[in-house]
Amino acid sequence: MTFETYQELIDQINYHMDLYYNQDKTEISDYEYDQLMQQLKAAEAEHPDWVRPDSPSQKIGGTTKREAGVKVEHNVPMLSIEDVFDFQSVIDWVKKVQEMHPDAIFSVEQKIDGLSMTLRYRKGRLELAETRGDGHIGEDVTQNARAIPQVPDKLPITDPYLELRGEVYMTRDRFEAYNARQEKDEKPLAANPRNLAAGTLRQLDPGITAKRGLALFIFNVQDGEPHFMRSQLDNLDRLSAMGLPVTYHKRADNAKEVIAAIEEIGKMRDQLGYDIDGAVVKIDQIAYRKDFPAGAKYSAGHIAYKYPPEERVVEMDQILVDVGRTGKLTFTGQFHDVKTGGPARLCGTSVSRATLHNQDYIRQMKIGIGGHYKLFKSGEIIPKLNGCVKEPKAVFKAPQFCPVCGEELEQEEGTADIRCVNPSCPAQISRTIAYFAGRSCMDIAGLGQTLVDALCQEKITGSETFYLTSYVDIYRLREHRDSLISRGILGKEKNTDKILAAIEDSKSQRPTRLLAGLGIRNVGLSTAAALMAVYPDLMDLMHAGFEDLQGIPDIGEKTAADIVHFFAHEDKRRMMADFRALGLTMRMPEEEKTEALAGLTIVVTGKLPGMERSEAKALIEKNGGKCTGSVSGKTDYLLAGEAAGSKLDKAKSLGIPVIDEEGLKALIEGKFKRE
Ligand SMILES: NC(=O)c1ccc[n+]([C@@H]2O[C@H](COP(=O)([O-])OP(=O)(O)OC[C@H]3O[C@@H](n4cnc5c(N)ncnc54)[C@H](O)[C@@H]3O)[C@@H](O)[C@H]2O)c1
Ligand SMILES: [Zn+2]
Repeated sequence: MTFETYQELIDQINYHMDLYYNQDKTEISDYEYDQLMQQLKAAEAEHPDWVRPDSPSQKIGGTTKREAGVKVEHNVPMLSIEDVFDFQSVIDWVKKVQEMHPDAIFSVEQKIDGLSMTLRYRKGRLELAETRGDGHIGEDVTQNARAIPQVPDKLPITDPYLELRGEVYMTRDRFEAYNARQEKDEKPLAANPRNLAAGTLRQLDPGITAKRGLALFIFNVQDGEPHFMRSQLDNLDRLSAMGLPVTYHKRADNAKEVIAAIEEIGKMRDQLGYDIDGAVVKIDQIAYRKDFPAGAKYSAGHIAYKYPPEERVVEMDQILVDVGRTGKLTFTGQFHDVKTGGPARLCGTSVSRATLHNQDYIRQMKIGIGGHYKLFKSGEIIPKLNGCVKEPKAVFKAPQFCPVCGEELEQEEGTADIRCVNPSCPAQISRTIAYFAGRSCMDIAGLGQTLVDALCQEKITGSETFYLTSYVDIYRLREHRDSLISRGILGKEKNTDKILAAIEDSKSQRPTRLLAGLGIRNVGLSTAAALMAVYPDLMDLMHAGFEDLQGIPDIGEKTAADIVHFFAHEDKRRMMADFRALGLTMRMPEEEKTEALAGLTIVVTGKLPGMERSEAKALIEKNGGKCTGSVSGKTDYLLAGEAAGSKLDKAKSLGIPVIDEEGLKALIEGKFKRE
């Protein structure tokens, strides 16, 4: 590995650490993350002079957030555990320990996949609950901890001081119930129980913690009277006798028993109501642990065995064919778990479907009814098939005719995609309308795919036409209020009025959203923003020529051609005129030019909550500031949104002030003092 690749690896790991520990999110699976860490450690073992104090191999967890509660310094550091990935490493470690201490025994425990919390008890009373943070400073989450039923306020002891450490987690049932509620409310879903548990413990309102439901397993005594500082197994027994929920554990006297216990815990994995990500092996005799240090980041006398990623074998029951928004055929496999007969349980969720992509994939993977396939979750989020283990009698063949409108399908040249090109195919109409009304475009609350489907299928009372045949019809729905209510298509009177009001409200959305909603190929929100920075009025954009469009920064030849092609149609021009006549905002609001940011150089990074990056850049330039692409000593501010990666790290290391969207606005309005 070169020094450059090493540094890139550090950036990559830091990016995932920040997501995981600070934002309670993940983009890659733990397995993939662990492999990056292994690469890093191997490189550092080979080149010890490369290691910087801020390398991920030296850092514990994340940083503390002020929003999640005041910072507290830990009495005993909350460390990580050194990972091992094969049995031989476990055996070697156990033998090394018993060579020095022949009477050493071990506690083999479930490694619960949640987040660590320390509880301080004084005279048996709960005094403080804290998260791990960076291992030395964490967040005070006492109020939220009290909302966890298994955290006792009072213990049946009078010891002057007892400090416990445990894992806060969410059961799979609670997690699924949460996601079902989110789905119903059309809100974002949580990726896995760990992320949701972490987000829940670290937010401010204990009412939310109580409602979502967290649980706890205690796994260590961190500090206390001498009788608590001798044996791990005794401690767990004693805590259990006090009514505390202690983590599942087994005593093991030698390497063979340690491996047997790890295997036993591994077999329990699917049946548990919660996720585990490994087994922890600890020396039982606490006094011996200091003889087996593992570096500043890791607990002495502990190792963690990581199980290989979860995988199930499923049998294909059905292949569902659907037509997407652009007419593209999509294939979804529906299956059951060969072992249990029900949905496959993977990483804490039930899975019975996975996308089959396209014909090429189906052919390569030998997909067909009755075939058996390995299933895993990529990034613990998206279910994916991973190889055929028993071939079906026949590989699935895509239909020749559109399953919705019956027209002959076309094979798209140069790709494996099949499309329905019938412009009036009902499947495409209802999907394009739902996309237009959806969150990333006009954002009309309550008007989801199901209602749009209904409105596309039902004819207006006393008429020959449907409620919805195009985007424009959305804004004419209010003319049919009475017939909608009497037929209950949008619900009763109250809900109908609510949706009609949301439709009216959407008329004042920024025109970039309207443009992105039209479904012009390659024109999403950020392209729309780039276009409207030059053509602030949609009616002008509609008449722009190919040459003009191609001259706009970020607009390629293909996109320019698609735009011209789209607006060349007479019916598209009529639609735009209708939008204007119905009162939709077609012109970008005037933003005054100022000199508020004159002389300042600002770098924009990450995903901003309220605007596209290109809009932020335009705003900065409009106010006399300068935007550059990379952080350096000349940068005055970093405007950072969500998932800001290496630029944020760099700004922090150079001491450059970091602001958010609000900060930028304050700066423009002169409310923010310049440094
Ligand atoms: N997917 C990602 O992007 C990503 C990013 C960062 C970290 N991670 C994952 O996080 C983990 C590493 O981070 P870490 O340092 O937080 O954990 P770790 O693997 O070092 O393990 C230590 C933690 O295990 C927990 N634990 C659960 N049961 C325990 C028991 N019985 N005894 C002792 N401890 C127990 C404790 O909270 C403790 O903090 C890895 O699993 C890694 O894959 C994933
Ligand atoms: Zn069709």
